[in-house]
Amino acid sequence: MRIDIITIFPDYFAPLELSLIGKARAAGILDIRLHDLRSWTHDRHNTVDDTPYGGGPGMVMKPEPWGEALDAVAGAPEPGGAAGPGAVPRLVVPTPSGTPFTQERAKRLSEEPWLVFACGRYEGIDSRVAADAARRMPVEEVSIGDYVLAGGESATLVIVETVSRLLPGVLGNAESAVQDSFAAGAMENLLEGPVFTKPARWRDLEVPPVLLSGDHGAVDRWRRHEALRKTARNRPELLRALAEGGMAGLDRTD
Ligand SMILES: OB(O)c1ccc2cc[nH]c2c1
Repeated sequence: MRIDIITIFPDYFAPLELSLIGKARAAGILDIRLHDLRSWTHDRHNTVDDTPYGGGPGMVMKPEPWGEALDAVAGAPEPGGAAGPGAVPRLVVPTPSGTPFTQERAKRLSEEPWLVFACGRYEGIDSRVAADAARRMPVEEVSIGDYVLAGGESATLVIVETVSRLLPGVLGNAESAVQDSFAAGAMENLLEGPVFTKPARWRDLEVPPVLLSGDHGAVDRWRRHEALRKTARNRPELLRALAEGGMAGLDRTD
């Protein structure tokens, strides 16, 4: 997968050099490219923002730099690149006014060959930028939650990490993704229950004996029960979705 990130703060993405994503980039599984939006400005101050039409507080990101940046970045991919010949990227625009980012959406995005992220700042990006981009590529406005960050960079880090860990070869144990909270299948609409490792007793706290029993069926049933308890306590509305799904998740042990 190729991922392009357009931002006025490229250094914000230093964490993408680390850990699983850093290893995946080194292995060629991920081709992540950072682009400074100011590279597409032409004035001496590298201006990327201006006052909003209609008045109001703050500044809005100007359309011209974004238009030129997306033309340059999201145009025809180079021959032999990760995106493949003739590929068209999906433009992802993090914004509080977007549609919710979920594990299911992460899975769908992980199946795309090429994603371009537009990281807004200030009061956001001139709305014509997404409208113009939509003439030549799919555009998704994505919200990572009902709160407001100072810009799209943190949201892009969240989305890139969530999507990247689902790519084949990124997680050491592909099974981990299957057991994640919210993962499609047995964990859909369920939160992951408690996890334990050695020692079996720590500060007079014991690991639940079933986990030491070697009875895999009993362990699976215990884990499902604990997932249901955690979900009922922390996210009861998810149980309603589980019930509406015909209780399919309750009797699954896969
Ligand atoms: O909360 B967010 O996901 C978010 C995304 C983009 C911008 C741009 C300016 N503030 C933002 C907030």
